[in-house]
Amino acid sequence: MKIVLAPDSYKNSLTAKEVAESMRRGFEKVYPDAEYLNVPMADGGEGTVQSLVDAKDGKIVTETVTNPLGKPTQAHYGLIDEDVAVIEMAEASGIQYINQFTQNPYITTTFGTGQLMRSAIKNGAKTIIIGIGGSATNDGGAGMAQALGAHLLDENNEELQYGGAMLAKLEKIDISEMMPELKDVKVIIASDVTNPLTGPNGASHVFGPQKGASDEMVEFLDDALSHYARIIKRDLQKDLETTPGAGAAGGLGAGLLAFTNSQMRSGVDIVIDYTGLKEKVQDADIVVTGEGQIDFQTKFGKTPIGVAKATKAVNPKTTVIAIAGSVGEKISELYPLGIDAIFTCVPGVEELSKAIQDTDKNLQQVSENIARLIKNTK
Ligand SMILES: O=C(O)[C@H](O)CO
Repeated sequence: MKIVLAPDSYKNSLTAKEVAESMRRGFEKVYPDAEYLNVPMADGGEGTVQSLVDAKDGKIVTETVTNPLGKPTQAHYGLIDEDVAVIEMAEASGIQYINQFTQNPYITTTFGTGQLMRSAIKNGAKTIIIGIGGSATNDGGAGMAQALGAHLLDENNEELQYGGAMLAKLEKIDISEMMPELKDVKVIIASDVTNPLTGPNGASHVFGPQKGASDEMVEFLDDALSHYARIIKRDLQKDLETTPGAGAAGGLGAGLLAFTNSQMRSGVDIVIDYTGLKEKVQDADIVVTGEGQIDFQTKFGKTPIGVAKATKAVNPKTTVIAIAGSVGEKISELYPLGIDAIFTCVPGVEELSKAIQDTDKNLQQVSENIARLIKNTK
């Protein structure tokens, strides 16, 4: 019997590697002699760096970079397979850096994300996987581009200062001094949303308010991003304003597409490829996946669905089980997509903090019970 444990992390509780280990310990009580394979997973969001580093035995690199408010901070990224870097933009430019007193998308910058990319390239990265979303920024990735050496110039040929509002002053883009190594680097973008750069569904209108933009600021920022897109089209010959995902992370999606050799892909598919999940589940009898919360939204590219689809594609007979900390609405929508059964590991009504604290124990318990049921019905 071969059992593959391929969960995502449980937010604020266990890493994906730890979740896989807890599940495995539960199954081992019933099937001590089975062949087990732990494959920590992620979908491009929080935890992607840690999961890929764990899955590939990579290393974490720490850098001092500029946070969205222009202050120094420590941020991490991963290096795997010698020349592949894994970055979560939120590490350097995420919404956790701002609060109700400091939030101001006119000035917040993605400069720190560009510094992480620069460091990764200096460390030999030829491919950068970058998860984008959860940002404090609305600068269209302008800061990221500047950190990589692009010049964004105003009418006096002066470099633009940080922030989304400054884009209104952009007159010219000069990429002649961007890092020369960049042209040999492939950037794979895992975006958390498919919104366009501008308009009613764009970065400023949909995500600006959560970063502190008032109605007036939203309009100004949206116009500024439109202007930025026009200059990009003229100077870099890339037409990105309506591209799906260009509006992710305050337009960092557009910035990456404009300034780097990049493509957008589903985050979980990227992780499936890099972990070789399909080969690993080919001869599996049972695949166990999971995430802190599972509900109908899981079908929009979250880890459990990615794992289920990948498994059924190579072996339709394999049983795919998902275990969640909490199970929400309309999970029946997930069954036709490849998840055979969904369980929650929380034993009863209790405080969230207690459930989080007991995740390891609870996961072992539910995993053991699932294994018992399988053994009994074989
Ligand atoms: O960062 C943001 O703006 C949102 O997470 C959408 O990408």
